[in-house]
This record gives sequence, C-alpha cells and structure tokens, in this order.
Amino acid sequence: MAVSVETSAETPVEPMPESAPKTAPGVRVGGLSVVYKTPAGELPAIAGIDLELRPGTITGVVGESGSGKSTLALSLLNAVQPPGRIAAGSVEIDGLGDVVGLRGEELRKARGRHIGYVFQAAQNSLNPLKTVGKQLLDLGRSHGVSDLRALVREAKELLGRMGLDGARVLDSHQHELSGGMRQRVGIMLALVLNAHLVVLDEPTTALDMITQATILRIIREVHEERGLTTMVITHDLGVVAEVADRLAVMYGGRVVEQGPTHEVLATPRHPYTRGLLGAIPRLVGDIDEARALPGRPPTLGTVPREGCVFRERCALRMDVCETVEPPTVADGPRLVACHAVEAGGAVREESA
Ligand SMILES: Nc1ncnc2c1ncn2[C@@H]1O[C@H](COP(=O)(O)OP(=O)(O)OP(=O)(O)O)[C@@H](O)[C@H]1O
Repeated sequence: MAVSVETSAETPVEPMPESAPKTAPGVRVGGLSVVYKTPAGELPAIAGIDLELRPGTITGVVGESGSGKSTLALSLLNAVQPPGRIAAGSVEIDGLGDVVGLRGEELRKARGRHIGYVFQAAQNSLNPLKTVGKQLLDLGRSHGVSDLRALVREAKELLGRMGLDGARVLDSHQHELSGGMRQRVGIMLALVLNAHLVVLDEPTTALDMITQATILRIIREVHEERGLTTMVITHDLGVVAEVADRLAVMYGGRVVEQGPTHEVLATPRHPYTRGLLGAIPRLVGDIDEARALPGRPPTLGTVPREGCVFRERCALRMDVCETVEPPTVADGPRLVACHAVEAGGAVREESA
C-alpha cells in the first residue's frame, strides 16, 4: 500500500508519561456542571452529575436528544468548547488525576494516548485533504509513537476486523468512503493508540443494523482483549442492551437512573427509563403496545430551574416534584433520582 512509514528526523519521540494508566482506569465524575452561553445568559446543559465508570466495564449513557450526553463525553476529555465551559465539578481518571485541571500539552497528550474517543458526527471529522493513512501517521507522530509500521499494521488489523480492506481505506480520502466506513475509521482511530479509556459518542448511527451488530461485537471484543474502561453514548437502547455492563439514563442534564444494564432494562424504576423502554416496539407482540413518551425533552431554555426536570412529562408527578429536586438514592447497585420511587425500589403508584 502507498502509506509510507518513515520516522522523520524532526519527529520527537516522547516517552509515555510514567503516570499513564496501563490498565483499565476507573473514572469518577463528581458534581459536574457544564454551562453554555446563550442570549439569555449562561445556562446549564448538565448539572451536578455524579457518575462512576468502573475499571474494565462498558458504561452505556442513554437519553433523548439534548439530554447532555455529548456534553458529558466532551467533559471526560476536558474538551468542552466555547460558548460552553465546565462550571463546576471534577473528572478524576486513575493515573491522570482531575482532567478538568489539565491544560495545554498535558491535555493534548492525555487525549488520544490515554483517552481514545470518537465524537458524534465522526463521519465528517476526517481531514478532506489527507488520506486516512497520512492522518494515522500524523496521529502517531503527534503522540510520540516510535514504531509507525506497527501502528499501520494495527490500524489495518482493526479495519479488517470491522469488515474493511485496511490497505485500501488507508490509501483513501474522506470523500472516497461512505458514512459507515468513515464511522469505522473513527473507531479505529480511537482504538489504535491503545488508550485504556475509550469514549464512543454514537459510534454506530450511520450503520445499517447488520453492520451495527458487527461493530458492537468488535467494540466488546477489543474492550475485553485489551482490558479497557469504555463509555458508549447513544440514544438507542438497543445499542446499550447489546454492549454495556452498566447503564446511565440522562434527562435534562441529570443522570436520573443508573445501574447494571440487565437490571435497569428488566425492572426500570425511574418513570423516564420506563417511558423510554415502553416506547420501543417489541419484536414479538403487538406493535400498538409501544407507547411514545408524551411531550418533548426540554431545551437549555426550558429545563425547569427547580424541582424535578422530568415532571412535565411524568405520570407520577406529585406536589413535591414542583419545588424539590429529587435526591439520588441508592438501592443496592441501583441509583435513582425520583420522589415517586421509595427507598427499596417500589414505585408509589401509577396515576395515569
Ligand atoms: N455549542 C452549544 N451552544 C449552545 N448550546 C449547546 C451547545 N452544545 C450543546 N448545547 C445544548 O446543550 C444541551 C445538551 O446538548 P448535548 O449535545 O450534550 O445533548 P445530547 O444528549 O448529546 O443530544 P444529541 O443526541 O442531540 O447530541 C442541549 O440543550 C443543547 O442544545
């Protein structure tokens, strides 16, 4: 193939920092708030989020459009751009410390080498003027990879596993690849530097169902082979059910329920999680049984400033929901933020 691999004299080969995590790191997001500047002032897109990514697990983050999923993903890399900013909280990553405090070169090194990521719309994030192979080499050089041949071999191997002709893809420009192919290139770039924390934002949206299933299987395999800590962001509950060990459900900039995926899907406690699940038509059974959640998710300007952010759409709404933000309550491995869910997990009563 035509990708030439030379280590140029001006390429500094940086050693990995001693502190770099070499095994799956744990991640602790604490009290994280991110605001965006709008004509109406700075408004919170996520507010006081606490979330733990356990070492070696895949955590799925789900929620409708605008719930703050991408903002949370960007925060893990301290990559929120103006008009946004992290207004409060911390993102502690084992071996890296609080990434909210990282700046400049430290931050650049952390991204890519220690935190692999595919951002939403990865299909459009390649440089149109350079081949994928050239971009791969640039990535390797900028992170001090000394064995660029091995990097190319690794890239081809990953692309091959995802059903692509690696050599051909590396010789291609963005416009020569379909949306689904670009998405797989994005996943390859997230994994190729062997980062142990991987953040995938809507990794399979441009793919048909069969390819999506293949890619999810490969994400799972690579995650297990390499011992990664992975976060997968999606609006598609089918995707998380397929791949995630743990699930965090977001609404209006909050995590309203989290726990082991099979438990959350089998016995959802928060009325929003129940609504999301109820809106999915079953493969077997009456399609009429699927009930869309009434109403629309809030925007930055319409998220209630006090009380429960979900109350407008909630069948279990009570007086207290108008004024008091529900605290997050632990019940075994599950965390739920809802006034109508008693400690112990029972839901008070279905009024509608
Ligand atoms: N650059 C920006 N300027 C102003 N508001 C923004 C900006 N980026 C995001 N927002 C707002 O922040 C809130 C959270 O957006 P975010 O993209 O994080 O949600 P999401 O759950 O990832 O949604 P989607 O799946 O549609 O990307 C939304 O109300 C969105 O409109």
